[in-house]
Amino acid sequence: MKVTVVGAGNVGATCANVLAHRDFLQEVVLLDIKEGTAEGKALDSWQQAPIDYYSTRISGVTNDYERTAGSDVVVITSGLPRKPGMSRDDLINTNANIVKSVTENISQYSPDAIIIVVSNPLDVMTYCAYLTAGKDSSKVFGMAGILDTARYRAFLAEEIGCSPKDIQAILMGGHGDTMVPLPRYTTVSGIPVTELVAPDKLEAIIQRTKVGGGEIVNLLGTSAWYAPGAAAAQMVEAILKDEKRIFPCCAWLSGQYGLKDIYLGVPVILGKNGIEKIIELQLNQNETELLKSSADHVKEVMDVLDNMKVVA
Ligand SMILES: NC(=O)c1ccc[n+]([C@@H]2O[C@H](COP(=O)([O-])OP(=O)(O)OC[C@H]3O[C@@H](n4cnc5c(N)ncnc54)[C@H](O)[C@@H]3O)[C@@H](O)[C@H]2O)c1
Ligand SMILES: O=C(O)C[C@H](O)C(=O)O
Repeated sequence: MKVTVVGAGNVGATCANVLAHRDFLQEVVLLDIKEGTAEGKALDSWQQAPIDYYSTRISGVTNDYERTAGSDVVVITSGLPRKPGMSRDDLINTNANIVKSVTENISQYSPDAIIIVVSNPLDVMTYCAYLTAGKDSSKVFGMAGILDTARYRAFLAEEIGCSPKDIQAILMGGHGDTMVPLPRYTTVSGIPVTELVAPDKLEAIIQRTKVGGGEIVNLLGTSAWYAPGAAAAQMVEAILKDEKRIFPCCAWLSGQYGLKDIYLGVPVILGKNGIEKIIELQLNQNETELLKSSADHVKEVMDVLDNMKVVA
């Protein structure tokens, strides 16, 4: 099995490195437009193999899409990250053109590949890749929900004083400050989270999760990469091992949750066919309203992309 990661920056290189460590792929190709970057990071990762005991062959190329031919999954991380003071939506002008041209190239050499988009603004860049690739939406989707849910789970584990492994949670909506963490669907080894965390503490954790990306941008001057890279790798693994894992992913909705023609974070089953099912939860009125307002925001940014006419 072969995976290409486009963009050998912070997120892409981390994703490729995590994939190599999982040791279930024959080949990972890292591609970047910047001369030498992908080659250098791939070589460094390959030299880690004898230390960490993996056999996955990881190599890097500068914009040579022929070397990505026949990939089963392609992860798109190419594009600018935001800086302090910016919103993810501010990246649309630059990143739409990058995501479009990358999708055209990977579609030429790996027409059957499943595409996972990571570049921001996530929901709209996934839409951009979908329009460009012209393939079924079950094969083009985005990574954000695993990351956002991981942040929520990490904060909860810290508050409760338990292992993050024991927090199960789901979070929906767009990958922005309107995302919708769902305490009603959050448990700690089967115990409802509301039995372990006081309402004011839970609300503070929800608010911190919504701006979790920005918290890291303010600390680093650029955005996160360890958790995002690992989250994208987890999606690749679920697909190529046909694990049927349930994750929140950015998926194309065609009537689910009363929403259509929009990419939005929802729980899905991931397997060898990509998104094999979108799970429809019975949301209450408040949750439905929050999801609708998140969808309204994503739709506005999708309209910006449509008006830019980047994708004919
Ligand atoms: N979905 C999420 O949850 C999530 C999480 C973290 C970051 N992101 C986004 O992922 C993207 C990458 O973040 P990063 O921190 O890795 O940035 P980075 O600047 O470290 O890396 C981006 C890489 O993309 C490359 N690139 C630019 N144009 C290219 C092209 N046309 N073809 C190939 N490569 C190209 C650059 O040379 C650079 O190496 C950003 O848009 C960021 O906002 C999304
Ligand atoms: O916050 C960002 O801009 C990057 C990413 O979307 C994140 O949530 O870490």
